Amino acid sequence: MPYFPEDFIFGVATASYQIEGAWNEDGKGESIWDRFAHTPGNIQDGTTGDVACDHYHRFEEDVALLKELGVDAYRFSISWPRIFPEGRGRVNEKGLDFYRSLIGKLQEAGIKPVVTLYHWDLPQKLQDKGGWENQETVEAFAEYARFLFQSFAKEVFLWITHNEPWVVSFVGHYEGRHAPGKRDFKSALQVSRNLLLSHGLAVQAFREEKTLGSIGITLNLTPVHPFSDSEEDILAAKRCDGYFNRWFLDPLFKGEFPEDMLLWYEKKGFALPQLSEEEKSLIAQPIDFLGINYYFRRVVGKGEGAIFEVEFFNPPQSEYTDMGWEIYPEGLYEIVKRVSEEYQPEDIYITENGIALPDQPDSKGRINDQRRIDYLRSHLLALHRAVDEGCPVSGYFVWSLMDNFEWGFGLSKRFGLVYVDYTTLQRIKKASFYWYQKVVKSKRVD
Ligand SMILES: CO[C@H](O)c1c[n+]2c([nH]1)[C@H](O)[C@@H](O)[C@H](O)[C@H]2CO
Repeated sequence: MPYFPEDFIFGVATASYQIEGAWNEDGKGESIWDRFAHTPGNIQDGTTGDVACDHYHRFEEDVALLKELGVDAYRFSISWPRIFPEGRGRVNEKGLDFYRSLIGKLQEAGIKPVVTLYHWDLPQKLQDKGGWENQETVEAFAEYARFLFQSFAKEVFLWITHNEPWVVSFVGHYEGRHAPGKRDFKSALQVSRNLLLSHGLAVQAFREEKTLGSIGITLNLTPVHPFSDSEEDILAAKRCDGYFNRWFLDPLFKGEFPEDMLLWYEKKGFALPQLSEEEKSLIAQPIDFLGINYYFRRVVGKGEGAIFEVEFFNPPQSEYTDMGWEIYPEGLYEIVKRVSEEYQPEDIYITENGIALPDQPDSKGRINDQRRIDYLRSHLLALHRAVDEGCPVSGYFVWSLMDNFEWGFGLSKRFGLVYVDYTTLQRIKKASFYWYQKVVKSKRVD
């Protein structure tokens, strides 16, 4: 039976807009996700995060669930507009009090707080001035980060500057499926550059404030496999690896955007202004860990059209989740090995891994989500292999503690170890909750 190290951190993860609700309560400012979800047609099931899991009012009950689960750490995000309703300037004390109370309850329960500074809910007031395309947002983020480092200087175990800058840049500004819903590749490139600069300024502030804990960033990383061993499919896979993975890994760990991608974008008419030497060292300054969110791999071949000239394939022999994502546990081993060898991060945390299933209570009100147990087990065994081979992985967080608002899919996709009945807001522990409880307690995957 594979045992994880005694000091290995097992946790669960959530995000503010997806669980808190209270979208306009106690002085909170509007976020771009409030605006996006309130705009008809953007959310598949027509729901919003206005109430979500009502965690803002039920956080004590939810911390009790975390304590029962026995996790070592809990990853959550802070809602920027709950702290700075206009993005900068005036502080909303009631918003700050909420997080003070949450962190206090976690400490009482012996659970390490892991804070994501930005999990996509930008203050709408900043978006009204250009959002992440605008240098002002970069500066406002650094002020927001520094304020939080000062406010929680000793209580936080891990600080994550950004959750998935790739999604913020390309899903929010090119694909348009996420807030702010732009479809402009040039904007997406500019946003990716500004997110990296804002990350660098936040790390600088963290060091200057001498904040306790560790600081890093979370990237969504996916192994990319060519559909065939033809030269054009291999090149397509390399382009996709650049687009999905190396576009952020290279600047963060090598101080440069990947040359092949810069050339490809320039050929397609999207020249990105060069980073200055000062900007390169700001972005690539040392961080204490890399967070990796892993869910699936991608299989690609040469395709027509679109900027990348690729076609995606779903191997017919594989199993797929409720999101239509392939279940491919080996991909977690592959990406951890590759990142460890090619980028040598100080430390790695798997900050998200999980599966959406059409969970429903049975006649006795129980939820036997055996497929989620199988998914988590297979991915933990793959991760254990990488740890066993010496990769510097110190923790793993299941996405998610509870079912929540799944962005463009609304409330229709369930990732939780705990089921949420959205009519009563009752929490129901699934079979996977009890399975993971044993893993956390024993540090063993069986
Ligand atoms: C494409 O998978 C991404 O890595 C990814 C998956 N997920 C995420 N990123 C986000 O960080 C979460 O907010 C989502 O709720 C979660 C489940 O969809």
